[in-house]
This record gives sequence, C-alpha cells and structure tokens, in this order.
Amino acid sequence: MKILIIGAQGQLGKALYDIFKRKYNVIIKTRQQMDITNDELVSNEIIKIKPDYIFNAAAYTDVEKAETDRDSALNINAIALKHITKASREIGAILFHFSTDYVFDGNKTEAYKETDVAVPINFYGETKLIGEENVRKGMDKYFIIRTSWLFSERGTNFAKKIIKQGMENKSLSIVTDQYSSPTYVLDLASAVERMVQHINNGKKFEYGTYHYGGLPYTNWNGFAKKIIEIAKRENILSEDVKVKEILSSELDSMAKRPSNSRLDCSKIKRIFGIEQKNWNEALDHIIFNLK
Ligand SMILES: NC(=O)C1=CN([C@@H]2O[C@H](COP(=O)(O)OP(=O)(O)OC[C@H]3O[C@@H](n4cnc5c(N)ncnc54)[C@H](OP(=O)(O)O)[C@@H]3O)[C@@H](O)[C@H]2O)C=CC1
Ligand SMILES: Cc1cn([C@H]2C[C@H](O)[C@@H](COP(=O)(O)OP(=O)(O)O[C@H]3O[C@@H](C)C(=O)[C@@H](O)[C@H]3O)O2)c(=O)[nH]c1=O
Repeated sequence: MKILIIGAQGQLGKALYDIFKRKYNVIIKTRQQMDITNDELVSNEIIKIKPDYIFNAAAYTDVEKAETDRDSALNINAIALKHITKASREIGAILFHFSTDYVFDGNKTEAYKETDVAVPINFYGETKLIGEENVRKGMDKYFIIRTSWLFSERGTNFAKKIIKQGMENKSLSIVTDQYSSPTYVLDLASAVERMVQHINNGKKFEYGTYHYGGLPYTNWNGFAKKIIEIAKRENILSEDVKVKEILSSELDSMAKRPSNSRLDCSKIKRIFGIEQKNWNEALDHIIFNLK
C-alpha cells in the first residue's frame, strides 16, 4: 500500500507522516520537491509514483495575508486541485484533501453539517471552497475532510502564538465572539488512518465530504485561557500574565472570521466509527514538550 503526502513540511503533513510511516510505504513531497501549482510536475510525479492514496496537506494558510496576496492563495488552495485530481483520477488513487471551518459564514446557531450551504466570509475561505468544488468536479474517489483550528508543537498556530505573546507581554487581548473547536493534528491524522484501515478492511463506506474536529467547542479566548493556564503550571509563563476579553470589532484585522464555525462530526462517527478527541489532553502534552 503506497501513500503519497503532498505538503509534507506543514503541521498536518508531518503528523500524517508520523502516523502512516509506522505501517505503510510513505513517500513525502515538500513544496520544494513538488509545487502543486505546477501542473506538469504534479502530473509527472503522481503518475511516476503511482500511489494508492494521496494526502494533500499543502495549502496557503495565512488567513490575513490571503486577503491581499490573492493570486497565490487562489492558485494553491483552488486551481492546484484541478491538477491533483486530474492525475489522481488517471492512476485511480484515492485522494484525501483537507478543508476548513472557514468555508462557513457563521450565521447558523447550531454546529455545521456537511450538507449545510457554505458561504465564506474571507478570501482564504473562498479559495478553500473553490478547491473543494474542484475536487468534487475532478474525481469520484475523494474525501474532503473539513477541520478547524489545527494546533501542534510544530509550524505556526494559535497555541504557539499565544505562548510567544505571553512571554513578551503581561496582558493579552483575545476575542470571545468566534466559536469552533481546536483540533490536534495527530488526532486528525489518526482519524485519517482509521478511515484508511476501514477502507482496506473492505468495510462499507461512502466517498465525499466529512467534518472532523476536536471537543469541546470553545471560543478563541477560552482556548487562550487554557493555553496560558497550562503554560503557567509548567513554569513557561509567569503568574501575572492575564487574558483580556475583546470583541472581533475591536480587532485590527483585514479578514473576517465566522462567529460560529463549529463542525458537527456525527457523519464520520456514523460511517467510520470515529469519535472526536478532547483537545485538552493534547494541549497539555504539546506545552509540556515546548519546555
Ligand atoms: N492550520 C489550521 O488551523 C487549519 C488548517 N486547515 C487545512 O488543513 C490543511 C493543512 O494545514 P496546516 O498543516 O496547518 O498548514 P501549514 O501552513 O502548516 O502547511 C501547509 C504546507 O503547504 C505547503 N505549501 C504551500 N504552498 C505550496 C505549493 N504551492 N506546493 C506545495 N506545497 C505548498 C507549505 O510549504 P511552505 O512552508 O514552504 O510554505 C506548508 O508546508 C490545509 O488544507 C488547511 O487549509 C483547516 C482548518 C484549520
Ligand atoms: C493572536 C491573536 C488572535 N486573535 C484573534 C484573531 C482571530 O480572529 C482569531 C484567531 O487568530 P489567528 O489569526 O491566529 O487564527 P486564524 O488564522 O484565523 O486561524 C485559522 O487558520 C486557518 C488556516 C483555518 O483554517 C481556521 O480553522 C483557523 O485555524 O483570534 C486575538 O483576538 N488576539 C490575539 O492575540
């Protein structure tokens, strides 16, 4: 069973490699080795490697910068999916593509299901939604996994930004009016492994779009308070660091974020038996490892 991971240097790409290298023949491609915006290269490499599964963890993930650096965000998150699906289809590979809670506008009061209409309110979300549509149009054997607020010990993410800020300032101001859930990358990668095992064992399943995120739901301020609490306990931050509550309207940001992008993950549980994991335990673990 051969697996190709594209975007292997990102936080999710690395987690997928850590999980899958234990039992599978995994080939990894970094941006330097396979730029997904290069149609010819993508096609040649995928056809040459001929993997059974392709995991596309490559993306443009700077939500603020995407508002102005529009061509790059669009090429990487949207157009490149035409190249990847064309080559995947040609060799009959199964594609796992990753998308975001930011495809939703946040106007729903409950958690979002896979069947809810996606209306992005920022350009990153727009490009990710076009990418999803390109996957659906381009092939049949795909999984689009929408996830939220990824964190890990590696790469750039909210948890690491908060610790860094806590080291530099005594007072942090964090929004209270955006709700979703943090997801530890290794929990997401393990969910993907469960899906692959399920398929390889010949069990019943459906291709298509799935939601997977951590539990419990929270807002960014709640997440930040938990990060600070653990960092104080581990003596990484001093006791006098405080987290102030602010509203999104007080932020100086170009990209709007949804007030509610909680993902309903009941479909992945029903079809693949995958349970959501509690992110608190993972947060303890990564902050301990940052020491
Ligand atoms: N981070 C998050 O909070 C969330 C992420 N997601 C989705 O999950 C997926 C993984 O995200 P995450 O691991 O956090 O992202 P990262 O930003 O950590 O990693 C993305 C990787 O893609 C690479 N990349 C960028 N452009 C190209 C290109 N043209 N060709 C090949 N590789 C490229 C980057 O390389 P380089 O470092 O050289 O730029 C980087 O290694 C993405 O699809 C993202 O949209 C969904 C919800 C939340
Ligand atoms: C760092 C910081 C952020 N915030 C706010 C800004 C923003 O509204 C919210 C989240 O901050 P960030 O900009 O770090 O996170 P953001 O880049 O919006 O994170 C998103 O990344 C993409 C890739 C996704 O797909 C999403 O699921 C989500 O994880 O918190 C504060 O209020 N104070 C702060 O000090």
